[in-house]
Amino acid sequence: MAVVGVSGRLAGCYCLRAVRSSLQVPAVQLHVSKTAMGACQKDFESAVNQVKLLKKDPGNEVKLKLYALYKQATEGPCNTPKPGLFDLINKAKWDAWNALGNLPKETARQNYVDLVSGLRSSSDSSSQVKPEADKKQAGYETLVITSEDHITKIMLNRPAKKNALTTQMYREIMLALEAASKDDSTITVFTGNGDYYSSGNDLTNFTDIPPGGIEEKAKNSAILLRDFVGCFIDFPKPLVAVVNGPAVGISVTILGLFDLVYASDRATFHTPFSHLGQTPEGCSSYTFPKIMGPAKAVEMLIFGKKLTAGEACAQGLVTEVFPDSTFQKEVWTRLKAYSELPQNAMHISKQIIRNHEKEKLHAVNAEESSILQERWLSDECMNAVMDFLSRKAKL
Ligand SMILES: CCCCC/C=C/CC(=O)SCCNC(=O)CCNC(=O)[C@H](O)C(C)(C)COP(=O)(O)OP(=O)(O)OC[C@H]1O[C@@H](n2cnc3c(N)ncnc32)[C@H](O)[C@@H]1OP(=O)(O)O
Repeated sequence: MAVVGVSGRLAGCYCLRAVRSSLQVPAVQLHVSKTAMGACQKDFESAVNQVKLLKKDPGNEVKLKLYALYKQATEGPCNTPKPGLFDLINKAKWDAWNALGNLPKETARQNYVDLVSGLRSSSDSSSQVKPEADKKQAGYETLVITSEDHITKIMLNRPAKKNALTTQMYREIMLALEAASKDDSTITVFTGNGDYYSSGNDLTNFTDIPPGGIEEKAKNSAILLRDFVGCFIDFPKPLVAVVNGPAVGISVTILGLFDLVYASDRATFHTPFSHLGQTPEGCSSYTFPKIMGPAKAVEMLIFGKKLTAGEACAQGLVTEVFPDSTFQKEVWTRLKAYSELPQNAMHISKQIIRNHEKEKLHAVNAEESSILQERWLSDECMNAVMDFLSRKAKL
């Protein structure tokens, strides 16, 4: 919200060049004051110094964030009078600070440190031209993440298991989204490695039972599910799915939270929840009826009708379908062009569109997750999972 307020004014003003030069990082007066106390004081001081050494201008939006977090971390909530309407630069800075409300100083310090750390890694990685293999970000075992042409691509990387989503994968995706929200990319893309986009939840997730038994497992899974879907609800940049092949379960439902869905004509869309004794997630109980109308949503979510890419496009779940033979080329050409559009305008537009729905989406997500927690303990669900594991059943 804070960023929307500030950037909206920045984007709307005609003195952008003046704003830009006034917000040069050193001019933001990043001196550590004695009021910035607490556990991460050292990290904070070091982050303040690192900002001065950034090799790349992080852009106005980020500089305003840095300014606001610095002021909040050192002085607390905004305590100066609002600048006049035509004092555009100081007003943008004041707005940024004021928008942080009562954010505690410690949180502001931590957020500042996190923001700088994200800037450093993206600045380091973009400061030299790297060979293709080196563009891959380290630290992920189940995903391949690359950043190029202002696009961060998150590729599910378990092709031998049809990119079924393990617990580790849910966690890595959340981390990847968090990092992508802070990097200098303009759009973020999801895709799958191999012939599948994703076969949905890895059904062997249900076999790893903790000491607290299946109730604890169901509870932990519901929390993980809620947090996972929450990251998509809150993701601030345009999010694009490049659906390279069949998609099943949660990899389909979550598409309702994406901004663009491009599909190969080989892709299919399948949500066999009733077959698995389960119920919809990913906010699909709300987004699907809105996108395709209640009748078509029921066919998918209750009766498990599998859609072709063409059908999914006709029903509004997919933005556009491409022939598989030219899919990658056409889609990436399109996305590269989109990624050159002004970043702030795109992000603010996304926020405006999403903000109308955010509260509702979080409420739906919480409800779906809690219903699933019970479903996972039902005989219907356990039998379906056992059938799959004993290879009696396949979709
Ligand atoms: C934190 C918890 C959140 C929970 C959120 C809930 C989400 C709900 C859902 O997502 S429901 C959807 C669940 N998915 C499925 O039911 C799909 C099950 N898989 C299949 O039916 C088939 O594998 C297939 C149709 C996707 C593909 O069939 P195909 O014959 O082409 O390939 P294989 O079956 O031989 O698959 C290759 C190997 O991959 C393993 N695998 C595929 N999908 C999954 C999966 N979802 N879970 C676990 N394992 C999967 C498959 O077992 C093969 O492994 P193997 O080579 O070792 O035999």
